[in-house]
Amino acid sequence: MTRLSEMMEKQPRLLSSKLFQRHRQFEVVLNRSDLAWKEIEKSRQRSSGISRESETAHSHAIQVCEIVAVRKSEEDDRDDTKTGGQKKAKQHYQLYPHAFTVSYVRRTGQHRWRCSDVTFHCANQALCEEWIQVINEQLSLLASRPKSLLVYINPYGGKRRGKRIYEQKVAPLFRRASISADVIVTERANHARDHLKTEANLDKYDGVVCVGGDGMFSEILHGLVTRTQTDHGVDQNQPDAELVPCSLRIGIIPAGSTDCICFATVGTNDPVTSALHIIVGDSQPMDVCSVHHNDFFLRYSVSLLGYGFYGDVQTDSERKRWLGPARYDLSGVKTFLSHNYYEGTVSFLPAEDDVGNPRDKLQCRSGCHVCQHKPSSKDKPWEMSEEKEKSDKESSSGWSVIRGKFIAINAASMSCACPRSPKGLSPSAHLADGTTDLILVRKCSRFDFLRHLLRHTNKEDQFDHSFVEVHRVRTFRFQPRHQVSLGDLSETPKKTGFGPICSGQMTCNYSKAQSSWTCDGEILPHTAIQASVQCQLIRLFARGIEEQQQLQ
Ligand SMILES: CCCCCCCCCCCCC/C=C/[C@@H](O)[C@H](COP(=O)(O)O)NC(=O)CCCCC
Ligand SMILES: Nc1ncnc2c1ncn2[C@@H]1O[C@H](COP(=O)(O)OP(=O)(O)O)[C@@H](O)[C@H]1O
Ligand SMILES: [Ca+2]
Repeated sequence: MTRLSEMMEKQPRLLSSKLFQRHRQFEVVLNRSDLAWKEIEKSRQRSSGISRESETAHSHAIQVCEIVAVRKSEEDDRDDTKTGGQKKAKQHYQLYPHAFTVSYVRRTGQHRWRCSDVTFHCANQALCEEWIQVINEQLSLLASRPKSLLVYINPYGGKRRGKRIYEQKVAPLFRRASISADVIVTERANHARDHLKTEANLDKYDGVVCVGGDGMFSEILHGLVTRTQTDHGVDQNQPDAELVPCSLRIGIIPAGSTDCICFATVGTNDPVTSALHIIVGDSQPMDVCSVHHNDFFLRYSVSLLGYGFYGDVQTDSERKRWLGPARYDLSGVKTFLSHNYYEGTVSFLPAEDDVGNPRDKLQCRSGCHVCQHKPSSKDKPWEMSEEKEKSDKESSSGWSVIRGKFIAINAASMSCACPRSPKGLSPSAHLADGTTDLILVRKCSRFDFLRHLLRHTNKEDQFDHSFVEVHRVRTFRFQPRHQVSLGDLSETPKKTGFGPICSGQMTCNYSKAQSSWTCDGEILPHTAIQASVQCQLIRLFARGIEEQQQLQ
């Protein structure tokens, strides 16, 4: 085939026809980017006695990249069957019996997407078939769309509705879009992670989908990242190893308790919306924070790495799993009343000014310009050798060191927005800038901490307190003041100086020597950690939160 004919082959064919929706006639045009239809109204100009066609304001357009599928219309797609078969419509369908239906993405507000249908009729079967063929040709040129997916469902996540959500809301959409899916319903914790790590034949798929919460996403993340590093001979135990980005994208169908990763990348926790983002082949790069204890790899985090308050909430809530998502409310109140603080040293390497700062009010949105620039390994001055880092860190190397008593230490690699906290723990954090926002909440009164927590749920600035500081960093370390063995963790109470609120054996009025780190909802086995952000290590089937959209 010559180059010219090859190019001609790839050029999408364009179409323009007069087609009908019920008894209304439309000029329907398919160009390279849009499918548009505009009503043509027959208006009789009485003065001249001639009939002429004029265009009215009834016009619509959808982007080709947001078309889900096109099909020959079935009886069900016809308006006369839906409306009880009005006589006029029936007659009309006898005149124009051939029809095709286009399914497309419609925005319904609050970042939700729905799949809508529009059906066009014509008298000519060949024309109808040509429309279907040409639209399908255009869809087949959209190379980022997945054709084959590997789906893992956690049947016990959230309110235990994962399987039903997938079968009733997601699978029909995948079928409509001609996406094939191999589905695995997990039988134990870490089933999905282990399957991805060693068994799954990943060459067969264009992406991996998890149906569940942040914990389930974390399994997929660990399975895919570990598999990729193993395949490329990269040792994850080396804290400064340059990790290889994963080639497969990950889709999240929210069916968990918090679903923060879905909410912060899509703007809503809605299975249909997420399925449509997968179908249209969206791609959102994401930072991944790798966490080590000495030279031992612990876990990866994409959302919240939290010590103190959120670590304690997570530890306590695990014992109440049977309560479902409500476990977090109960454990949140209990942990708040305990009012523990923890001593330790935080050292961090601040990010450069060009990635903004956590208080700049520049929220990460779809097409975010801060996240467009992915630093290459040449311009990464923060990546020093381990030895040099250690020797330099308290001198003039740029490392900052803070010792103190903290109620919470939170590293948010993205905003961590979720329904409980609609703007998140760090509202201006970015999904793919290679940094994490390190939030230090120092020992303060219960009342002050409550004021800070309440600001996670409203529009006020949660960093505008004397006891809170926030830094945008690329890497940080934490060393607890008291190194205790895991068996001692609930011992050694220490006076905090605040009055008792509860009685009995609870830890109120005292602080334990150490808390635990929660890492995207999983508890880490060590408290002394170092964490480094790996810029854009993975990609999701998402596009970031869209700016307020025009509704259709
Ligand atoms: C007095 C009112 C206080 C209200 C504070 C509410 C603040 C909530 C912020 C939540 C940030 C969540 C960050 C994401 C964490 C998830 O990874 C984790 C696990 O999710 P999942 O696997 O889906 O269960 N969820 C949590 O840690 C929940 C924290 C809730 C704390 C109340
Ligand atoms: N079949 C299973 N049985 C028990 N636990 C599972 C199973 N599949 C996954 N898990 C684990 O369940 C935990 C919670 O899952 P997740 O989907 O995040 O729900 P939630 O948001 O309610 O915490 C995760 O740690 C995951 O590893
Ligand atoms: Ca980030």
